[in-house]
Amino acid sequence: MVSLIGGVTGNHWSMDTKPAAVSQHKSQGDCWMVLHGKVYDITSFLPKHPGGRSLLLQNAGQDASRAFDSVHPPEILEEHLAPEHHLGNVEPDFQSNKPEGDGMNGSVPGASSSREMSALPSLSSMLSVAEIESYAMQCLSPKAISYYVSASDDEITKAENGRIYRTILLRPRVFVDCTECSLETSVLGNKVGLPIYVSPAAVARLAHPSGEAGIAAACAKFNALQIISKNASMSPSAIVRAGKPGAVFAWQLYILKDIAATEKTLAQIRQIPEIKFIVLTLDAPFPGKREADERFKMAEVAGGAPPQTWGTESALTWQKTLDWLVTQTNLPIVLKGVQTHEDALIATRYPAVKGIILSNHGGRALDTVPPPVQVLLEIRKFCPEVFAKLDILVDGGIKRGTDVVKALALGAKGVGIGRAALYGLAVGGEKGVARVLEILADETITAMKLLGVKNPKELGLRHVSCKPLIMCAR
Ligand SMILES: Cc1cc2nc3c(=O)[nH]c(=O)nc-3n(C[C@H](O)[C@H](O)[C@H](O)COP(=O)(O)O)c2cc1C
Repeated sequence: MVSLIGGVTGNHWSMDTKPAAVSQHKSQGDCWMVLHGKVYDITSFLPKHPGGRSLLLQNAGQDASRAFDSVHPPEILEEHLAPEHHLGNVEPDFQSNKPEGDGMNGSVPGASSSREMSALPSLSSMLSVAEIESYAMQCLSPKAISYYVSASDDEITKAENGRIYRTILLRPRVFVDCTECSLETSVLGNKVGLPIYVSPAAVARLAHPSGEAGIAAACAKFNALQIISKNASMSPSAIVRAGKPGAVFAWQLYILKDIAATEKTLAQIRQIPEIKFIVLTLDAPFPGKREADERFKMAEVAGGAPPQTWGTESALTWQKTLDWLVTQTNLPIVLKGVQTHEDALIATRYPAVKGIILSNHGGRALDTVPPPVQVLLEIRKFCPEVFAKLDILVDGGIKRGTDVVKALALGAKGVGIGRAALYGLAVGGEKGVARVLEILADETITAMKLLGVKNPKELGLRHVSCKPLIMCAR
């Protein structure tokens, strides 16, 4: 990061006030930063930054646009900084560290570079999600690897999410004409081309400069649903623009302690008709203990990173929160991070809630919780009426078409991929994500044909054998 020494112009200085150089304001008690040609006083925001104040102080007194762009959309400034924090604008030649390109192809600190990507074999020669993951490890930065791959504590839940699919066996039927087989289905009444969707995942631009827009463009090719993260590194409107035509979106919400900021964002979402439902994430009221990520941050911030501020509201409750949310949106609500059959049943009592996502955040929240598939089995056993009332989606550990087929056979309407999409993005931007979706779609259709099933809606309990799981759900 280059230190800035130019002058400042803007509304907040009178003509006879000689502005001090931005680079002089870089302490905890007096902190300025240049972002996209504008100078901000971020002193009061330092203790509120979810990534910790040290990361901001590292970039204090400088043009931090590139570092900022790799993790945040520009709109987030308005969400968190009042107009009076904008001190003025820098002279054009002052922006020594502005972002390159149009954001789709420009370089982003920490993202895979085109040089690293060109050293990889062709995407068409990558045959499985696991193979794409291994190539992603070659081209992602250490920062991105520690953030994307990590899970909480001993990563038991993360491992179990994938392992459980290996314990479920399939039951193919013979003499079924499956010449014609389709993956089309619907999620909350929205027609989609695949029963596979991309789960919300923060800061996709760490994987590739095209970020969430690259994911959107890939999803559009398959008419697949993309759930946009509240912590996306691009604005929801920019992501949605990249998906046209034919793309279906949902938007994931974290309710922040700063409720006014949350309401402001929800108002922006109301202006985007392509967003068909709101996904409220509930499994992370506090951050999980992801040691790989913490270790990286300790190395990045000299002297060790202080504990993070977690901006997410931890005082959410069924009635109060859902009563508030329906005043902010007319869209259907989906609750993400449901981890017990009891909560699945309670969700059916709230008319605005039209779906749930059984998820443990890819093992990134509480460790040693059961995989979503086991919760699906609990629901089948203890409150099967939930299936008739809500669309149930699941995510976590999906790497094969047979995993998709098993989750659908157990009652899921759709199956989300989190890391797999990020790894695809790392190895090939939009084309890499499209390759991940293509592999999973082809594998799913192959599995369905071999099972004797013509479309996702035909899949049912009779297609799986999972006695041991049903025992453990008792
Ligand atoms: C790097 C990363 C960032 C994530 N960010 C979010 C997020 O912002 N909001 C959210 O609801 N879930 C988030 N998740 C969880 C995913 O939506 C999803 O539940 C999980 O990745 C599924 O597991 P999988 O990675 O094994 O497919 C994130 C997951 C990862 C790996």
